[in-house]
Amino acid sequence: MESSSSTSTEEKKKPIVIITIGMAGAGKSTFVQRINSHLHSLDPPAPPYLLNLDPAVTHVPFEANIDIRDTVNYKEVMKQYNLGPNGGILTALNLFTTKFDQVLELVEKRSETVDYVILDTPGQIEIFTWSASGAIITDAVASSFPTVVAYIIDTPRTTAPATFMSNMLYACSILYKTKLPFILVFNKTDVQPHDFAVEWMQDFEAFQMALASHSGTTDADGEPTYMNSLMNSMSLVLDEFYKNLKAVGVSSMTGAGVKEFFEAVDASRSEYEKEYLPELTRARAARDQSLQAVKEESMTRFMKDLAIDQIQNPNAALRDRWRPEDEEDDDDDPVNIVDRSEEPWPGQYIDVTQSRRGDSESMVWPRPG
Ligand SMILES: Nc1nc2c(ncn2[C@@H]2O[C@H](COP(=O)(O)OP(=O)(O)OP(=O)(O)O)[C@@H](O)[C@H]2O)c(=O)[nH]1
Repeated sequence: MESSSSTSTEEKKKPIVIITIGMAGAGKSTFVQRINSHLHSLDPPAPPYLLNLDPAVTHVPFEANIDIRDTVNYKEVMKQYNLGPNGGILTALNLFTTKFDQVLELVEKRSETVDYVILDTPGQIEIFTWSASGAIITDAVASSFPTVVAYIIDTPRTTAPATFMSNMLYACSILYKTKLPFILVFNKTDVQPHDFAVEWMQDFEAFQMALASHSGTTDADGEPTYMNSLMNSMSLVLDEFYKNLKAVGVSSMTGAGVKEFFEAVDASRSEYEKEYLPELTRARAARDQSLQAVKEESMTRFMKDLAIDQIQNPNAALRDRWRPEDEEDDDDDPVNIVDRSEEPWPGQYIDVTQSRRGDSESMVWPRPG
């Protein structure tokens, strides 16, 4: 693995961003802490840059450089917007995302000294994977840095073929949504080794046999149930999906498999450069082109309307002059995202943080409209 000091003479590679995603309780935070301590234990140590994006977590087992909880108090958000817990978490993430450019700037500032940037996402997986803010954050980091998704799976709870299939379908949907290099991390292998999963992924007949022998897959007449038939067909579809994936078994408890995980991460860098980046460049060029076409069309229409207007109403047209002094300064109030590891610390909090820390002042975030 490459450390920051080994590249002093050549140009330093950009850090690689690891986005950890997984069902509640799969072990995301414990995993992040495990890979964090692995990087600290290297010789020389290569401490990563850590971001906690879960506003509702009560305890984070690692010292995050940027913590969403310093910027948004999700309980206050629930009160102010009259929301339940999930709505509160989602809105907190949305508010934080409006300032994500500041987060990227802080990460950019560290890109000379760190090799890995790690994002821990909210416990409720869909809040990140199926929200606009999750997509914005993912796109923003992936367009600035090599990025890989680490999908954490609770291995002991995935041994039933139906649960395994559901988990794989979910992973598949995230892969096709983000199109980023993707690593399946079978966590908790100290409790349940992940060999069964590897076998099912490599040999769909083995999966079908497991499915057939699992209780509840045949009806009273011994015929396969609807669920069984559905999963049988799905396993054929997923076969293609497995080819695009790397899978590693890890125990965040003991540290087993962490080295293999980083090998998979490092291999993902070239995948990102060869596949994701050209696609991103192509999509950007296409978008710029269509935006330019729309702009040109609007401008032509506007100029035509203006010409007609000037002919119909020459006196008003003479008075209609732009005066820069009438322009209002509509810059948003800055919200300073805090990097906990930067000096001086503490003391750079924004108001919302002060209210989180027990101040009775209420937090006022802009509302739409
Ligand atoms: N035995 C074992 N337990 C683990 C492992 N990784 C995590 N756990 C346990 O699994 C539970 C959930 O771990 P978390 O790290 O809180 O999981 P999470 O995915 O961050 O959970 P959310 O906060 O809901 O997002 C905790 O009790 C951990 O101690 C592991 O590798 N082996």
